[in-house]
Amino acid sequence: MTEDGSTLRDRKIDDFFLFLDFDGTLVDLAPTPDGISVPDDLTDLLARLHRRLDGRIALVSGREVATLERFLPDFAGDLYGAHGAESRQSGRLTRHPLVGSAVVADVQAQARKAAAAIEGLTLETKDTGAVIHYRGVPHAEPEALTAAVRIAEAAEGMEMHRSKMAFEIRPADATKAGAVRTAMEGQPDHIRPVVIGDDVTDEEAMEAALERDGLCIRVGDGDTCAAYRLPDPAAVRQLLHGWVTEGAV
Ligand SMILES: O=P(O)(O)OC[C@H]1O[C@H](O[C@H]2O[C@H](CO)[C@@H](O)[C@H](O)[C@H]2O)[C@H](O)[C@@H](O)[C@@H]1O
Repeated sequence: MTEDGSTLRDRKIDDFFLFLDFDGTLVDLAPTPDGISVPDDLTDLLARLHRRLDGRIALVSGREVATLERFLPDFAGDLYGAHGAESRQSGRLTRHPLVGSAVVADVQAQARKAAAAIEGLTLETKDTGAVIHYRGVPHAEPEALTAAVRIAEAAEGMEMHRSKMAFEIRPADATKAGAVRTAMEGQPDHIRPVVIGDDVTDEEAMEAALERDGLCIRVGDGDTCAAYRLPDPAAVRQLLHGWVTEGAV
Protein backbone atom coordinates (compact mmCIF):
# COMPACT_ATOMS: atom_id res chain seq x y z
CA MET A 1 0.00 0.00 0.00
CA THR A 2 1.15 3.58 -0.58
CA GLU A 3 0.94 6.43 1.90
CA ASP A 4 -2.54 7.42 0.72
CA GLY A 5 -3.85 3.85 1.12
CA SER A 6 -3.88 3.03 -2.60
CA THR A 7 -1.73 0.31 -4.08
CA LEU A 8 1.45 1.12 -5.99
CA ARG A 9 -0.36 0.03 -9.14
CA ASP A 10 -3.06 2.68 -8.58
CA ARG A 11 -0.65 5.61 -8.44
CA LYS A 12 -1.19 8.46 -10.86
CA ILE A 13 2.13 8.88 -12.65
CA ASP A 14 1.61 12.30 -14.26
CA ASP A 15 4.10 14.09 -11.99
CA PHE A 16 6.71 11.30 -11.94
CA PHE A 17 10.32 11.44 -13.11
CA LEU A 18 11.21 7.75 -13.37
CA PHE A 19 14.76 6.62 -12.57
CA LEU A 20 15.23 2.96 -13.41
CA ASP A 21 18.15 0.73 -12.60
CA PHE A 22 18.94 -1.91 -15.23
CA ASP A 23 20.47 -5.21 -13.95
CA GLY A 24 18.28 -6.90 -11.37
CA THR A 25 15.53 -4.30 -11.85
CA LEU A 26 14.48 -4.30 -15.52
CA VAL A 27 16.29 -7.51 -16.46
CA ASP A 28 17.04 -10.65 -14.49
CA LEU A 29 20.55 -11.23 -13.21
CA ALA A 30 22.62 -13.76 -15.16
CA PRO A 31 25.83 -15.71 -14.50
CA THR A 32 27.95 -13.20 -16.47
CA PRO A 33 27.58 -9.52 -17.48
CA ASP A 34 26.97 -10.40 -21.14
CA GLY A 35 24.66 -13.31 -20.30
CA ILE A 36 21.53 -11.24 -19.62
CA SER A 37 18.51 -11.40 -21.83
CA VAL A 38 16.44 -8.31 -22.49
CA PRO A 39 12.72 -9.12 -22.56
CA ASP A 40 11.17 -8.62 -26.00
CA ASP A 41 8.60 -6.12 -24.80
CA LEU A 42 10.94 -3.95 -22.70
CA THR A 43 11.81 -1.49 -25.48
CA ASP A 44 8.15 -0.85 -26.22
CA LEU A 45 7.30 -0.49 -22.52
CA LEU A 46 10.05 2.11 -22.02
CA ALA A 47 9.00 3.97 -25.18
CA ARG A 48 5.41 4.19 -23.96
CA LEU A 49 6.57 5.51 -20.59
CA HIS A 50 8.82 8.04 -22.33
CA ARG A 51 5.86 9.39 -24.27
CA ARG A 52 3.51 9.30 -21.29
CA LEU A 53 5.95 11.18 -19.03
CA ASP A 54 7.03 13.74 -21.64
CA GLY A 55 10.55 12.30 -21.55
CA ARG A 56 10.89 12.18 -17.75
CA ILE A 57 12.43 8.71 -17.66
CA ALA A 58 16.10 7.84 -17.26
CA LEU A 59 18.16 4.71 -16.82
CA VAL A 60 20.62 5.00 -13.93
CA SER A 61 22.98 2.07 -14.10
CA GLY A 62 26.39 0.70 -13.27
CA ARG A 63 26.67 -0.25 -16.95
CA GLU A 64 28.45 2.11 -19.30
CA VAL A 65 26.29 4.31 -21.51
CA ALA A 66 27.57 2.45 -24.59
CA THR A 67 26.53 -0.88 -23.05
CA LEU A 68 23.06 0.40 -22.23
CA GLU A 69 22.79 1.64 -25.82
CA ARG A 70 23.78 -1.83 -27.03
CA PHE A 71 21.13 -3.57 -24.95
CA LEU A 72 18.41 -0.93 -25.50
CA PRO A 73 19.32 0.85 -28.76
CA ASP A 74 15.95 2.59 -29.12
CA PHE A 75 15.69 4.00 -25.60
CA ALA A 76 15.06 7.73 -26.01
CA GLY A 77 15.42 8.93 -22.40
CA ASP A 78 18.54 10.11 -20.68
CA LEU A 79 21.17 7.59 -19.62
CA TYR A 80 23.37 7.78 -16.54
CA GLY A 81 26.03 5.09 -16.80
CA ALA A 82 28.98 3.74 -14.81
CA HIS A 83 27.21 4.69 -11.56
CA GLY A 84 26.95 8.33 -12.63
CA ALA A 85 30.47 8.64 -14.08
CA GLU A 86 28.94 9.04 -17.55
CA SER A 87 25.74 10.58 -18.83
CA ARG A 88 23.84 10.99 -22.07
CA GLN A 89 21.50 13.91 -21.56
CA SER A 90 19.43 15.02 -24.54
CA GLY A 91 21.83 13.01 -26.69
CA ARG A 92 24.96 14.72 -25.32
CA LEU A 93 27.59 12.40 -23.82
CA THR A 94 29.56 13.53 -20.75
CA ARG A 95 32.27 11.38 -19.23
CA HIS A 96 34.26 11.47 -16.00
CA PRO A 97 37.66 13.23 -16.24
CA LEU A 98 39.43 9.96 -15.31
CA VAL A 99 38.21 8.28 -18.52
CA GLY A 100 41.25 7.67 -20.70
CA SER A 101 43.67 8.32 -17.82
CA ALA A 102 46.76 6.34 -16.79
CA VAL A 103 45.02 5.71 -13.45
CA VAL A 104 42.18 3.81 -15.12
CA ALA A 105 44.58 1.96 -17.42
CA ASP A 106 46.57 0.81 -14.39
CA VAL A 107 43.42 -0.28 -12.54
CA GLN A 108 42.42 -2.35 -15.55
CA ALA A 109 45.87 -3.95 -15.84
CA GLN A 110 45.97 -4.80 -12.14
CA ALA A 111 42.42 -6.16 -12.16
CA ARG A 112 43.19 -8.27 -15.23
CA LYS A 113 46.15 -9.81 -13.41
CA ALA A 114 44.11 -10.43 -10.25
CA ALA A 115 41.26 -12.05 -12.18
CA ALA A 116 43.65 -14.27 -14.13
CA ALA A 117 45.23 -15.48 -10.90
CA ILE A 118 42.02 -17.06 -9.59
CA GLU A 119 40.19 -19.54 -11.77
CA GLY A 120 36.54 -18.68 -12.35
CA LEU A 121 36.73 -14.94 -11.71
CA THR A 122 35.35 -12.79 -14.53
CA LEU A 123 36.89 -9.45 -15.40
CA GLU A 124 34.73 -6.67 -16.79
CA THR A 125 36.52 -3.51 -17.88
CA LYS A 126 34.84 -0.17 -18.29
CA ASP A 127 36.37 3.10 -19.47
CA THR A 128 35.87 4.23 -15.87
CA GLY A 129 37.62 1.29 -14.19
CA ALA A 130 37.16 -2.45 -13.74
CA VAL A 131 34.88 -4.98 -12.09
CA ILE A 132 36.01 -8.31 -10.64
CA HIS A 133 33.05 -10.71 -10.66
CA TYR A 134 33.03 -13.81 -8.44
CA ARG A 135 29.49 -15.10 -9.18
CA GLY A 136 31.00 -18.21 -10.80
CA VAL A 137 33.24 -18.93 -7.80
CA PRO A 138 31.56 -17.64 -4.61
CA HIS A 139 34.28 -19.16 -2.44
CA ALA A 140 36.79 -16.77 -4.02
CA GLU A 141 35.03 -13.71 -2.55
CA PRO A 142 37.70 -13.00 0.13
CA GLU A 143 40.61 -13.16 -2.32
CA ALA A 144 38.74 -11.07 -4.88
CA LEU A 145 37.98 -8.50 -2.18
CA THR A 146 41.60 -8.32 -1.04
CA ALA A 147 42.74 -7.74 -4.61
CA ALA A 148 40.07 -5.12 -5.32
CA VAL A 149 40.89 -3.18 -2.13
CA ARG A 150 44.59 -3.25 -2.93
CA ILE A 151 44.03 -2.01 -6.49
CA ALA A 152 41.71 0.78 -5.37
CA GLU A 153 44.06 1.96 -2.62
CA ALA A 154 46.83 2.44 -5.17
CA ALA A 155 44.62 4.36 -7.61
CA GLU A 156 44.25 8.06 -6.93
CA GLY A 157 40.68 9.27 -7.18
CA MET A 158 39.27 5.76 -7.34
CA GLU A 159 37.34 3.68 -4.80
CA MET A 160 36.27 0.07 -4.40
CA HIS A 161 32.53 -0.55 -4.30
CA ARG A 162 30.66 -3.77 -3.69
CA SER A 163 27.85 -4.79 -5.98
CA LYS A 164 26.13 -8.14 -6.42
CA MET A 165 28.87 -10.80 -6.34
CA ALA A 166 31.33 -8.29 -7.71
CA PHE A 167 33.85 -5.67 -6.62
CA GLU A 168 34.19 -2.57 -8.74
CA ILE A 169 37.00 -0.04 -8.78
CA ARG A 170 35.61 3.25 -10.06
CA PRO A 171 35.89 7.03 -9.67
CA ALA A 172 35.28 7.93 -6.03
CA ASP A 173 33.08 10.93 -6.76
CA ALA A 174 30.69 9.23 -9.20
CA THR A 175 27.37 8.23 -7.66
CA LYS A 176 23.85 7.46 -8.73
CA ALA A 177 22.75 10.12 -6.22
CA GLY A 178 24.59 12.70 -8.32
CA ALA A 179 22.78 11.45 -11.40
CA VAL A 180 19.35 11.88 -9.80
CA ARG A 181 20.21 15.35 -8.49
CA THR A 182 21.50 16.43 -11.90
CA ALA A 183 18.41 15.17 -13.66
CA MET A 184 16.07 16.85 -11.17
CA GLU A 185 17.79 20.24 -11.49
CA GLY A 186 15.40 22.64 -13.13
CA GLN A 187 12.41 20.33 -12.79
CA PRO A 188 9.36 22.10 -11.33
CA ASP A 189 8.71 21.45 -7.61
CA HIS A 190 5.69 19.23 -8.25
CA ILE A 191 7.75 16.71 -10.28
CA ARG A 192 8.50 13.72 -8.07
CA PRO A 193 11.51 11.45 -8.52
CA VAL A 194 10.66 7.75 -8.51
CA VAL A 195 13.62 5.40 -8.09
CA ILE A 196 13.41 1.65 -8.63
CA GLY A 197 16.52 -0.42 -7.93
CA ASP A 198 17.90 -3.60 -6.44
CA ASP A 199 21.38 -2.86 -5.13
CA VAL A 200 23.37 -0.76 -2.66
CA THR A 201 24.26 1.82 -5.30
CA ASP A 202 20.55 2.36 -5.92
CA GLU A 203 20.13 3.23 -2.24
CA GLU A 204 22.19 6.39 -2.87
CA ALA A 205 19.85 7.31 -5.71
CA MET A 206 16.87 6.67 -3.45
CA GLU A 207 18.28 8.90 -0.71
CA ALA A 208 18.68 11.69 -3.28
CA ALA A 209 15.09 11.12 -4.41
CA LEU A 210 13.81 11.28 -0.84
CA GLU A 211 15.28 14.80 -0.57
CA ARG A 212 12.57 15.73 -3.12
CA ASP A 213 9.68 13.76 -1.67
CA GLY A 214 10.57 10.82 -3.88
CA LEU A 215 8.90 7.46 -4.16
CA CYS A 216 11.35 4.56 -3.87
CA ILE A 217 10.95 0.88 -4.58
CA ARG A 218 13.53 -1.75 -3.69
CA VAL A 219 13.61 -4.89 -5.81
CA GLY A 220 14.42 -8.12 -4.00
CA ASP A 221 15.96 -8.35 -0.56
CA GLY A 222 18.51 -6.23 1.28
CA ASP A 223 18.40 -3.25 3.62
CA THR A 224 16.69 -0.27 2.10
CA CYS A 225 15.48 3.27 2.66
CA ALA A 226 12.67 2.57 0.18
CA ALA A 227 9.12 2.45 1.49
CA TYR A 228 8.09 -0.20 -1.03
CA ARG A 229 9.44 -3.49 -2.27
CA LEU A 230 8.86 -5.70 -5.30
CA PRO A 231 10.16 -9.25 -5.60
CA ASP A 232 11.84 -9.27 -9.00
CA PRO A 233 12.22 -7.60 -12.43
CA ALA A 234 9.05 -9.30 -13.74
CA ALA A 235 7.07 -7.54 -11.00
CA VAL A 236 8.74 -4.23 -11.89
CA ARG A 237 7.81 -4.59 -15.55
CA GLN A 238 4.27 -5.54 -14.58
CA LEU A 239 4.00 -2.40 -12.40
CA LEU A 240 5.37 -0.18 -15.17
CA HIS A 241 3.00 -1.77 -17.66
CA GLY A 242 0.08 -1.10 -15.32
CA TRP A 243 1.13 2.52 -14.84
CA VAL A 244 1.45 3.28 -18.51
CA THR A 245 -1.72 1.43 -19.45
CA GLU A 246 -3.79 3.19 -16.76
CA GLY A 247 -2.37 6.50 -17.88
CA ALA A 248 -3.03 5.93 -21.58
CA VAL A 249 -5.17 8.59 -23.21
O1 LIG B 1 23.30 -0.56 -11.75
P1 LIG B 1 22.92 -1.79 -12.51
O2 LIG B 1 22.25 -1.50 -13.80
O3 LIG B 1 22.14 -2.75 -11.67
O4 LIG B 1 24.32 -2.49 -12.85
C1 LIG B 1 25.07 -3.06 -11.79
C2 LIG B 1 26.10 -4.01 -12.35
O5 LIG B 1 25.39 -4.94 -13.15
C3 LIG B 1 26.14 -5.94 -13.80
O6 LIG B 1 26.58 -6.88 -12.85
C4 LIG B 1 25.50 -7.56 -12.22
O7 LIG B 1 24.71 -8.22 -13.22
C5 LIG B 1 25.41 -9.30 -13.93
C6 LIG B 1 24.47 -9.78 -15.03
O8 LIG B 1 23.26 -10.20 -14.50
C7 LIG B 1 25.76 -10.38 -12.92
O9 LIG B 1 26.43 -11.43 -13.58
C8 LIG B 1 26.66 -9.78 -11.82
O10 LIG B 1 26.90 -10.74 -10.82
C9 LIG B 1 25.99 -8.57 -11.18
O11 LIG B 1 26.89 -7.89 -10.29
C10 LIG B 1 27.28 -5.35 -14.57
O12 LIG B 1 28.11 -6.37 -15.04
C11 LIG B 1 28.08 -4.32 -13.79
O13 LIG B 1 28.98 -3.64 -14.63
C12 LIG B 1 27.11 -3.30 -13.21
O14 LIG B 1 27.84 -2.34 -12.45
